[in-house]
Amino acid sequence: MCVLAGAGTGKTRAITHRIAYGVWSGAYQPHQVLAVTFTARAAGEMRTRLRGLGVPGVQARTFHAAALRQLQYFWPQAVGGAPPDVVAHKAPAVAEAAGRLRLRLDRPALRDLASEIEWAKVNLITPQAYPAAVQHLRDGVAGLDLTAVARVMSAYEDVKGERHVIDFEDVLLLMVGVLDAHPRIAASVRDQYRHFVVDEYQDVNPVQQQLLELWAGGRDEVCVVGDPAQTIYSFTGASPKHLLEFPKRHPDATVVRLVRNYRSTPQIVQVANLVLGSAARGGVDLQAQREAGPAPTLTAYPDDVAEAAGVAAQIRKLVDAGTDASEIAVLFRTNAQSEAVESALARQDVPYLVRGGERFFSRPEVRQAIVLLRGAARGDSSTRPLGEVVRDVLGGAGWSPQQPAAGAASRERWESLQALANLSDDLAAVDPEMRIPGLVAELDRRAAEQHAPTVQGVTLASLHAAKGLEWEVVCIIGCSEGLLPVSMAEGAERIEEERRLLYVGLTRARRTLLLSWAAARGAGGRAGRSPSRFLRPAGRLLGLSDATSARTPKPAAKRAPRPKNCRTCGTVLGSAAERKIGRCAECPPTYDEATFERLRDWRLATSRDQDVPAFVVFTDATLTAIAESGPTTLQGLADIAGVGPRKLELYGADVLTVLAGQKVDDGTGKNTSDK
Ligand SMILES: Nc1ncnc2c1ncn2[C@@H]1O[C@H](COP(=O)(O)OP(=O)(O)OP(=O)(O)O)[C@@H](O)[C@H]1O
Repeated sequence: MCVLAGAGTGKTRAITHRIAYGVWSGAYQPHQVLAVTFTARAAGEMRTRLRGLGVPGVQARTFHAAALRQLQYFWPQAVGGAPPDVVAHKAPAVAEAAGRLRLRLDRPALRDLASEIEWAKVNLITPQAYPAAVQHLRDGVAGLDLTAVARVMSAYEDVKGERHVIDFEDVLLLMVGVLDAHPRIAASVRDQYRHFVVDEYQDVNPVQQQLLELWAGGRDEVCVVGDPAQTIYSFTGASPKHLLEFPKRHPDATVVRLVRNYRSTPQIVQVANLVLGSAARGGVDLQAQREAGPAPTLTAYPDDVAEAAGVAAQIRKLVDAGTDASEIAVLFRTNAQSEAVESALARQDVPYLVRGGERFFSRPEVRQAIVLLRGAARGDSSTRPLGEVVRDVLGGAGWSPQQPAAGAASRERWESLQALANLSDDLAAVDPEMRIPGLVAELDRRAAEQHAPTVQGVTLASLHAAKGLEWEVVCIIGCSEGLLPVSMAEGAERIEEERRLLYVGLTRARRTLLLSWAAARGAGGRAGRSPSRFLRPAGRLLGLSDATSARTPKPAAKRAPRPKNCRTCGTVLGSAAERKIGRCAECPPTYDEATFERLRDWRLATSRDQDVPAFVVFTDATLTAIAESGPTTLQGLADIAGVGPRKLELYGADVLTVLAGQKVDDGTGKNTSDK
């Protein structure tokens, strides 16, 4: 059976109910069913659901886990001796292999080589066949030509052999080999498992497909479920062709289409269908089942920072109006886009977590770059533009004017460094006097504001990392040419994969879908971008007036910081933190130390009480502003930046009590004076 299930149609529910029905009706013995998924999370979810349906005993595993169990069990019989250990990471063996070939490679290059080795192995390409097999796809990897890559691959296999270890792909390859070469073992496996179910089958790669065929051994008790429109991992070797060609390979197979979308409002489903052009691309035309909701919006902003600020402000409003922050996601194409959003959310005091990646300032390359910039700050006497000096320094961390052409890890690293370079341009545009020490101070401030990890908050995720998840509110930023599709995507196939990525993003939203794009990267920059071509089919619904223009972005002036002066010395304030407090960093604080300390103690107690990081209660900048302006009424408190309606309601009375020098009600109902 082949189930073509669209986004949000309840695939897991359909699969688990099918298995449960098979067991109840007596068609299956639970222990003879093998349900295969692609992630351990999905396998766990399936086991839980099956238990919930009263069907324990069904094996729900990833391809890898299922193959590993079998390999360990049959190894003594097939090979003899103890099975080798599986290494969790390839990089150390790749580094050793590169070392033997006298190649000096940095960490991202090693990671890119490890990914390439993975790709070649799941595609059943040997080191010997590699250069010829990929020459039409790329020129090289991690700065090495294809022959050198093949030599590293070969040396890597030698290193593993000498250490008597295997990697993840070997587990599948070896099991394929064992089943192929040992008919008795194959018969024993086939006797154990009679029914196979594969979830997310559009992501199957050639070696997994081979394994599945060997497990099934020509029997037709195979049920595959997937959505070709959600193939977003072709670069790892996944291919929807196995799903799309399943009916051809199995002419007797029943093909079922799940088209009822239970997740999203009709408005969201309509946009998703139009963007995908579903039928033409092998996907299904989704039919919305939920009640109507708000129309999806597409907002144009003058530049990236304004976009991040606008989205964060919208989120602040939603949270203040009662939406749980964990029900909101901001999705983007590349991880480098997260810094602006992280910064904007921190400024709005909205907690967030970065899914499937590290917070911007925790990334190794960003940390290394800041160390280099800090070093450069000491001898910064240059009169050259800040952006130039910064780019020179970033060169030491691996930045180059040209983005690396191949290798996801090298590209991600480059993009993070480029984001730092862009940030220095933006800051220099706001404050032409800014030099490296000022930049480092600003980066430190942002890092401090953004550092506290949180478990409950708005999810920031790349479109890849959002797969399989859903939220009440989804914001997709960067819906412009150059970002979606990303500029590196060349050729019709890559462009179609970018379209599917956007489709995956759109279909994550249950009720509210907020799309946005920015006309320029930096403030005051040339407004050269146009809205994503993928949105054109839904242009009428999204208010795109014609093929290329959305609502004209407001001039960048709106975003430019309002010039505010230090209340003590009168100089123009540069950073957001300074503007929030109304005082420049050089002037001493005007608050009473004891009051500030009391506020900090109260914030600590409150954050512990509520089990949230202190900055979620109030950031340092807001707390300083409160201490300095010393409001005596709720209205006065509300006038301070960073004190929104929700915070006013939650903490307003407490803060005024602390400011009045009294102890906050400790539950006894009495306020006791501190004085
Ligand atoms: N039969 C149903 N009736 C009502 N709601 C359902 C039904 N099936 C699924 N849902 C709900 O619809 C949403 C989507 O389901 P699920 O996440 O299983 O879809 P999916 O097919 O795996 O989606 P995707 O491939 O887009 O990740 C979930 O919130 C789920 O609870």
